[in-house]
Amino acid sequence: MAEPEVSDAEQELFGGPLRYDFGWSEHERARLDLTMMSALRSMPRLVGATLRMAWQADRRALLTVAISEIGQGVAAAVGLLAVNSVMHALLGSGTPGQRLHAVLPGLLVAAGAAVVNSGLAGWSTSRAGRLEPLVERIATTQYLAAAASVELEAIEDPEFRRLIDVAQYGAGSARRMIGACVAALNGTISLISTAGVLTLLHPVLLPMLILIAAPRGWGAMRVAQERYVSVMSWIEHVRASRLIGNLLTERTAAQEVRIHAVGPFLLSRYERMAESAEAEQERLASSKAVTEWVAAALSGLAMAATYAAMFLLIMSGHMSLAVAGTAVIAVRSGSASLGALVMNVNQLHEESLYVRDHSRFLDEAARRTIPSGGHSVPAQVKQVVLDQVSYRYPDREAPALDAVSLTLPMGSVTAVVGENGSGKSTLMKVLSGLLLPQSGAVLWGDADVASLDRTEVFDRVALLTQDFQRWPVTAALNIRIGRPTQEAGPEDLQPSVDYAGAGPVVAKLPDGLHSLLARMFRGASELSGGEWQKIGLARTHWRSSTSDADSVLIVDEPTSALDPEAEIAAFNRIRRLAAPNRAVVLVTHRMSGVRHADRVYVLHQGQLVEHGSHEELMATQGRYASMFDAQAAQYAPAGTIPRPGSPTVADPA
Ligand SMILES: Nc1ncnc2c1ncn2[C@@H]1O[C@H](COP(=O)(O)OP(=O)(O)OP(=O)(O)O)[C@@H](O)[C@H]1O
Repeated sequence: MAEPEVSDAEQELFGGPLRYDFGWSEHERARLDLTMMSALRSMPRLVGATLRMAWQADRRALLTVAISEIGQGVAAAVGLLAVNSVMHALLGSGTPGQRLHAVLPGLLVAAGAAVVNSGLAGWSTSRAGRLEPLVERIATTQYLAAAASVELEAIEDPEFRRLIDVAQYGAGSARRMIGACVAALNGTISLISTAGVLTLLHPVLLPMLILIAAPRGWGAMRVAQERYVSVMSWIEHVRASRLIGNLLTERTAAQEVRIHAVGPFLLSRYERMAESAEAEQERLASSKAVTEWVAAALSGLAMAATYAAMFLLIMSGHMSLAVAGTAVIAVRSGSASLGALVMNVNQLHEESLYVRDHSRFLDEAARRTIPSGGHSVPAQVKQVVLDQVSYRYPDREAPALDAVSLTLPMGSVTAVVGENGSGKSTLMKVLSGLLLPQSGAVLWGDADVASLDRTEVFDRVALLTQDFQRWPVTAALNIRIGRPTQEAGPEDLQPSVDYAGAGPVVAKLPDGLHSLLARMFRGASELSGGEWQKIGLARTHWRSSTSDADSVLIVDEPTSALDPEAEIAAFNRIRRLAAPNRAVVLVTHRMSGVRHADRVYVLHQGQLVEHGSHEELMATQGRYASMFDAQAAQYAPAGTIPRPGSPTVADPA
């Protein structure tokens, strides 16, 4: 299989072909396997898996489909036999009147069989139509439930992310497999019945039928295979074009697209990439035409040979004219059934690649699901302790946390500071139970998190991060979603709104707390970054205020988008959240917010290098003091701030 040529536009933009690190490429190994034999070999297993899902969805509908498909096969056979009796009567002896009279019963049976056949086909279609969405729903629900319940470590593992990505196509494929299964079953049954009737008429007719249908089957298989291979090898190219298209329409890129004239530049590259994709489509269409022409020619030859054989049989007295007439009809319908069957098996095979990914994902997700059960978290714990905790990300050499110990007493504010990449966010994930330490322990009172019911641990943690989720729902639900199981009206949420200083934000909204906060929907409102942070703070307050048990509140860079006044107010509010039953942990680069913490821990390359109160740490003149002084210097009176040195690289401007 030839790799698609890299267009000059791709070379210029991406330095070569853009290969997504996504699950589609998982099929690269499978595509060469898309042959007639492998399709047939995997049939029983695939059909079995899909039917099991359909059985789980609605067994009555499934039985109905099976019965009506078998019924159609029987009706088709009866119809053919009736046609045979009509032929015999027409071509038999007697006056024209007698022969017409003799034709009648056969005609009536053939008409009856046709009516029954179409009735059963309609019945089958309606029941299969019910099964399809049910199967898709089951597969989608399985997929979503599995994805939402795995450990965070799995979500952050690139291999698993690839699997999540590719498995999403499984549900749609499972749906389409129902239709393909029904069509394949229909094709098989009508083929069996036609083959049975043909064998009854004359034994030589069955091999002839196979000879007629085989080239068409080969043609269908070859066209499908070529199309599939083309789609798979061009998928990266298509995605690259789509990426450029998205960049041109995205809101975030809109300013540079206009001011830097990126628009016309990208558009011309888009057109050049589209041209090379069109050439591939043209090649595919020509190849399809040739394949179909060869298949039709071979099939025509086989058909001619069949008619010649029938002619010889009639002439030698081994076949009556009536049987020959029926055989012509049977051969035509049989070859159509066989051709369709090959296409359906082929489609089943294509879809099965995705269904297989779906089931591989479910197996892997089950292995990595957060375990349920465990001991209850004690209501009063006095403190949460990290004892010699180490954690290393699976794809990293160096540990993100290296033997870190710290104590978070209830009622206190603890700050964690450190340069970028020092391990602060990882520490918060371990503290909240999202990641389990590879060595050391997180203790709630005396109980190790590893032995506790993780759902209960999560219930005791509240999180306010810089990139907290901005849910595309109403303002009220954006606050209530801090504890979504708790029903609450606007008046219940008001204390949280007031606490966060979000009153003016809500007042500005067209419909108050009932306003929808999602720009992509008509009539919805959008908030600024700072306004969103106030909503986030209200959510945190709501979560904290709905539980009396000892808990931990993790606040990670909460004021990055706030103006100076709002920032001071926010730090004061966060301090107030440290209640007798709550330990607040603050992660921030804003040293002004840190100085009032009861205790400050300094992380450096995954290790705790200093800890103490602000005053103690300033006195030791270590890493903390230099970070604090560097920031304080920014606010020193003019003239005392060191001027930046002259640029080391000559600026041509
Ligand atoms: N999901 C991940 N997979 C692999 N490595 C990670 C992952 N998240 C973080 N790291 C690495 O772990 C180290 C600690 O990262 P972490 O995000 O905890 O630092 P941080 O102190 O929060 O940084 P910042 O101040 O920039 O937010 C870094 O070297 C980072 O590259």
